[in-house]
Formats: sequence, C-alpha cells, structure tokens
Amino acid sequence: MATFAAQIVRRSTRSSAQRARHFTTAAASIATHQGAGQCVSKVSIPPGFVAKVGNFETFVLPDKILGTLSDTSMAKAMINAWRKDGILQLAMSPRQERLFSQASKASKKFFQKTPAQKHACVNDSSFCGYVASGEEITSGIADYSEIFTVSKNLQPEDHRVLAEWPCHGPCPWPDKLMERDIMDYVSELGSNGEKLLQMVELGLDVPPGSLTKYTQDGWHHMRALRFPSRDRTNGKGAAGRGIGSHTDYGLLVVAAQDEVGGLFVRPPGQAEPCKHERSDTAVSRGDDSGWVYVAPTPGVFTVFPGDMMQYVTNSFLTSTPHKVGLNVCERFAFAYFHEPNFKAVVKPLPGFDAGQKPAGGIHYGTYFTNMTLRNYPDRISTRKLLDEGRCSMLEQDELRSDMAA
Ligand SMILES: O=C(O)CCC(=O)C(=O)O
Ligand SMILES: [Fe+2]
Repeated sequence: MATFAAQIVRRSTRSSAQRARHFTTAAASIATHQGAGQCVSKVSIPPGFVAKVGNFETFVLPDKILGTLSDTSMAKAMINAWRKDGILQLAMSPRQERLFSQASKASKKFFQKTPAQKHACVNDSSFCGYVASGEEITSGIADYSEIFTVSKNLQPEDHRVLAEWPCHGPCPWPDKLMERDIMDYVSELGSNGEKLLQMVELGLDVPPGSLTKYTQDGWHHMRALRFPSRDRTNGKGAAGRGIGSHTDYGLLVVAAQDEVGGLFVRPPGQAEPCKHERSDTAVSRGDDSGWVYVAPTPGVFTVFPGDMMQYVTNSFLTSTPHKVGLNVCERFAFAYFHEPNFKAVVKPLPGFDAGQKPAGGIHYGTYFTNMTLRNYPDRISTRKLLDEGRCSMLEQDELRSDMAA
C-alpha cells in the first residue's frame, strides 16, 4: 500500500452517482485540527510512529439486507476487503452522523468533568463507567486512554443483576442526558451491527441466522475514549502509547474517531494465534513493522473483525490487531463492539468447522469476563467478583445457551 494524498469524501458534497453502493476512498494523510482546547495545528501520523497510510474501501449499506445479487456482491467485496486490509470503512447515514455528533459532544462534556466527578462513575457490580488514564493494562503496561465504558444498560431490578451474574450491573451514568445521547448512538450501532452480520452471512455463504442467532440480546458494549496529547500524560505508561497492540473480543468492532488521528491496524497475513489459544489479551509484536495508519476520514465508521469472528470462521476472517498512538493534540474516539449474547456458546460456522480449538465452542460470557479481569486487575468490580467466587457461576446451565433459533 502506498501513501495517498488527502482526499476526503464528505457526505454533504457527494452526488447520488458518487454514492454508489461501494467505492474506494483515499484516506487523508494530513488533517487540520481546530478542536477543543488550545490545540490548533497540522495533525498527521502521531510522532514517532512509522506506518503506511491506509487506502481502505468504503461501503454504503442498503437500508435492508434482502439477499439480492447486489447485496451478495457487496457482501463478498466486504469479506475481501477484510481479508486484504483487515479493516473497511462504512459510510455513516445522515442519522448516524447526527447521533455520532451528539454522542461526541456528550463524551467531551463528560471528560471535562473534575477527576472526583469522573471517579464517582464506577460501581462494584459492572465494568461500566469510568476508567482513568493509566488504569487499563495491555501487555502489562498502562494505557493512556481515558474511558467511559457502556455495556448492557441494565436496570438494578433486572433479574441478572439481582442474581449477581458476573459483569452484570447498572451503568453508573453521571446524568440522564449523557445516558440518552450515548445510548441513542449505541442503539443505532446495534441495528447497524445486525445488518453487518447479515452481510457477513451472505459474503461467507452460510445460512441466514448462522451468526445473528448469537447476537439476540447481544452483550454489545462501547468505549467512549479520550487520549491526552503526548506531552500531557502522567508517566504511568510508555511514552507516546495510547493503547498497546491488541485485538478485541467479539464479532465486529465499529470504531469512529475525530479529526486528530492515532489508530493503526495490522492487516492479515501476519496472523497470530487467537487469544483463546493464548494466555493474555494483548497481541505481541506491537513494535513490528507492517502497521497501517487509519487516517481520520469524516463521515465514516471503520469496521473490523474480532476474536469470535476469527474463531467461527476458522481464521478465514482474522481478528485485526490494532493500537493507538498519542498525537500532538488530544483525541476523542468511540469503539463499539457487536457481540454474542453473554450466555452464548459460540460454535464454528457451517463449512468453517475444521477442528479448530476449543472443540466444544467458546462461552462468550467466560471469555469476556476473563479478559476484563485481566485488563482491570485493580478495579473494585474485579476484586468483588473474585472475593465472592462468582466466576464459578459461569459454569451454570442458566448462564449457557447454544442460542438455537
Ligand atoms: O481509539 C481508537 O480508535 C480505537 C480504540 C480501541 O481500540 C479500543 O477501545 O479497543
Ligand atoms: Fe480495540
């Protein structure tokens, strides 16, 4: 892949002919940042990182996936894009752009609160809420991301919360307004994720429902992220590192970023064993060459497969390693994770069952819980879950399902 000149496709200036159902967009290599705070400068690849600038395909999903020939041809093109680049871009609809902008404002407003106000947004039953910069660990090193995590927005009276299922608790929102603006965006991404999975089913030529049966009442979650500028860190992590090299847990990751830039991906072809075959959450070789910069492109989501997708497809689609570098300005982003139901025991897809391990499938709730405990060893919810020995609940029949239709 070569380095491409700036060529940003803006939805508002796109003609209907240009809005063909899928097309190629050259990514911006340089963006002018005039965001919040004092930072007004030319922003490009974070300093100290060497990478090619990606030129990723952009797709416009149909309103409904009907399984027509044109749906199937787009679906196959999406699969090919993931197999080539590890990532693709999805054009936001006008509604999605509006919800993204609303959620971004809510996220910025939250991160501007005082440390005491932010630290109050934690509870001992869930892993939702605030994660301070330097609190999350990847490969034993602190990440500088500051995070507000939203997982299932459960009510205190939900039977799973009352029964104290691992990771199940209400989200400690600071206020109703943030809850509304973030959850409107998350719900939209939920519908979008279902469409994407229908496309994956078409593209892989597996029966409809082979994937979407797992995501009924899925354990979808999202991280609203703020990265400090590289000169504003607290010295707890490695210089310039926002988040270390890792893959994410579930089926699909749908990310969206502001104009600053910091995300890098590593395309397939340099595959590592899946995390369920390893002992930690992080991907090694974080400093290797072969990284591709995901330059900010207005009006798009970037979408890539997670660990569950790698498992069910026997690595036909691999979980894309990615990392975030700190830039000269602070950066805001969202990472949404479209996931199986917490109870789901996920099995290889028909035609992709080649004896991959573990043979009996992966219980998503256990996988999620283990990864979360490793990432947040000192969180109050980690200590409570371990002290009360509630991880053993994950073995109970009530918390396991094959998600048969
Ligand atoms: O900051 C980004 O663009 C991606 C963040 C990410 O990889 C994550 O939260 O898992
Ligand atoms: Fe990630």
